[in-house]
Amino acid sequence: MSKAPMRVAVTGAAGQIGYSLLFRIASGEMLGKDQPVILQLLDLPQAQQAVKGVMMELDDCAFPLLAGMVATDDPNVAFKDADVCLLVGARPRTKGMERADLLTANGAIFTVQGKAIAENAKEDVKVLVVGNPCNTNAYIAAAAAKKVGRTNPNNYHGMLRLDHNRALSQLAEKTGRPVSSLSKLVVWGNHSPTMYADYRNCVSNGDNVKALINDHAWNNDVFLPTVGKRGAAIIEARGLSSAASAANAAIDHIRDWVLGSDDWVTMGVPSDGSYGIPKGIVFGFPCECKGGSFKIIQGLEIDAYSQEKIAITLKELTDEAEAVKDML
Ligand SMILES: NC(=O)C1=CN([C@@H]2O[C@H](COP(=O)(O)OP(=O)(O)OC[C@H]3O[C@@H](n4cnc5c(N)ncnc54)[C@H](O)[C@@H]3O)[C@@H](O)[C@H]2O)C=CC1
Ligand SMILES: O=C([O-])CC(=O)C(=O)O
Repeated sequence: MSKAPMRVAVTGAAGQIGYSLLFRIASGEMLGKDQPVILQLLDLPQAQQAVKGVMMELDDCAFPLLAGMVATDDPNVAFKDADVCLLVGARPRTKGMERADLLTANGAIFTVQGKAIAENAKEDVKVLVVGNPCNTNAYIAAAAAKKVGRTNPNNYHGMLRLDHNRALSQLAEKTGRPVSSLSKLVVWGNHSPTMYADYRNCVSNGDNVKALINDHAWNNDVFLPTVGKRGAAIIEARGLSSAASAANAAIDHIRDWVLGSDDWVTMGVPSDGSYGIPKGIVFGFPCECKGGSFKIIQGLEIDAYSQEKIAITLKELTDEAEAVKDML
């Protein structure tokens, strides 16, 4: 007998990330090749016509796993009984803007949507915020959800997986090892240039990657800036912010959370106080996923250099939390 469909709400469905994301969800790449899905698509009233066009294309793919679609501009409808919510809809950054500039412009969206999710979605809903600044938007949504009290605020995540994947690619290129051989990478902190991609524990076929590279100057002056500023480099090159790679990262994050992962994965999750990060701050941590839940990996040694890097990205996040405190 086939499985009951899972309901996946996607906001910003008419946008460029939406266009890369929806077809892959409908083809089973996110929740499994035996898992039917119902797509619940939210966008602004002026984008409804474009959402209809995307739905026509989804129809034209005749995906066997696509069990239904809903288009709406009402968050209460979009999040009704949702198992998974992908909060993509927000204003993207354009040339010359830092992600922090989006804080107030986009923050307001997430108080409304966090509340609507908590009131309408399944109690064990899994929420991933992609719209920037995604850590603090997830923090705002989790705070709004906490007030309602039905859903688990720890299930409101920010997307650090794109940074994780970017770092993996850079390490594969530097070491000449395939991406598939690399494991135990983590990106700590904020999805911003302050993030700290940490390969001290990373291994490739039994070899420690830090020892293989053995180049502190490359780490500090090339690797970290390349990964941290990759979003801006894509905007510079494409004239638009990253979309297909962002959609791919969202699929990776949810797939691993729902179906489990053999390797460490970086997830932006509300801190439980681990590694001295204040409770509630949505921070990139090394996580493992099993049976539909995630756990922060404990006990990693933090050396002085890492401590300094983590403090910088934490400061940015606590400043963002301070800047939005009136929205909570
Ligand atoms: N966390 C990450 O790694 C990444 C995050 N992003 C962020 O993702 C977001 C979306 O990017 P794109 O798809 O390129 O933007 P886009 O401008 O192509 O699409 C955004 C869509 O969101 C819709 N929207 C705006 N406000 C909304 C609301 N209140 N409710 C529902 N829909 C709403 C717009 O009508 C539009 O259709 C941006 O904030 C961008 O900065 C982009 C890349 C990576
Ligand atoms: O840089 C941006 O504005 C889009 C983004 O988050 C990324 O590509 O990492």
